[in-house]
Amino acid sequence: MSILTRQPGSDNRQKAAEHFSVPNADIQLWPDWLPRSNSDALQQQLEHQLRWAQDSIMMFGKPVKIPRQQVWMGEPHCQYRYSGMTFSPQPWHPLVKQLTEEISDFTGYHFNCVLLNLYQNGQQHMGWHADNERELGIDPVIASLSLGSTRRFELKHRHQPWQLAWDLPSGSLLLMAGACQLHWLHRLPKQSRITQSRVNLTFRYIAA
Ligand SMILES: O=C(O)CCC(=O)C(=O)O
Ligand SMILES: [Fe+2]
Repeated sequence: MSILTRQPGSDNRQKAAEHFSVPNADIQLWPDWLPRSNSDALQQQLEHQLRWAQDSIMMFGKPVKIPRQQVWMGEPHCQYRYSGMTFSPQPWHPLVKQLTEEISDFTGYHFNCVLLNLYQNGQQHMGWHADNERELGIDPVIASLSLGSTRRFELKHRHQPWQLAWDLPSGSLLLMAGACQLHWLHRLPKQSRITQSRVNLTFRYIAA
């Protein structure tokens, strides 16, 4: 039985989803997919046990450090290329593997790799982007689990003046599906007043 995500007598399958009918995207949010005590414990373990790195990406031909730390993890074939860099996956940490299986099971979408991000405080962030790398295929489905301090998550349409935002609490699960990555960009903006850390896991699928 799962040590972290399923408590005796509770089943996170029963939890209510908030379904957003957003043009050109299919977005679902389970604000309390994990109970708070579990998500906080999980954050502590991942923060302390993983090999986090503040990697660099190429910008205008120069390497620039990303404003957060990350770990790329998954099946051995899951090479991941973005912003001019190629990342080979770290082998599964048992908790991350377990979460991947549970989230695949829960959502009905298969995931085999995970990008983990560690934001030490509200200064650390992620800029506008879409998770549309070629290896993710057409209309990739991305599941995003948030642990730790609540941070704002924003979406903006590429061609319309439409913007959406959610505050993602610890233990929330967000699913981006449909043509979301084709038509929308997303980001995690700076929130300077936040002093506590947050770990986020985005579950993805890369075909062998
Ligand atoms: O930290 C977040 O909530 C966003 C992460 C994200 O967009 C990504 O890993 O691609
Ligand atoms: Fe993303």
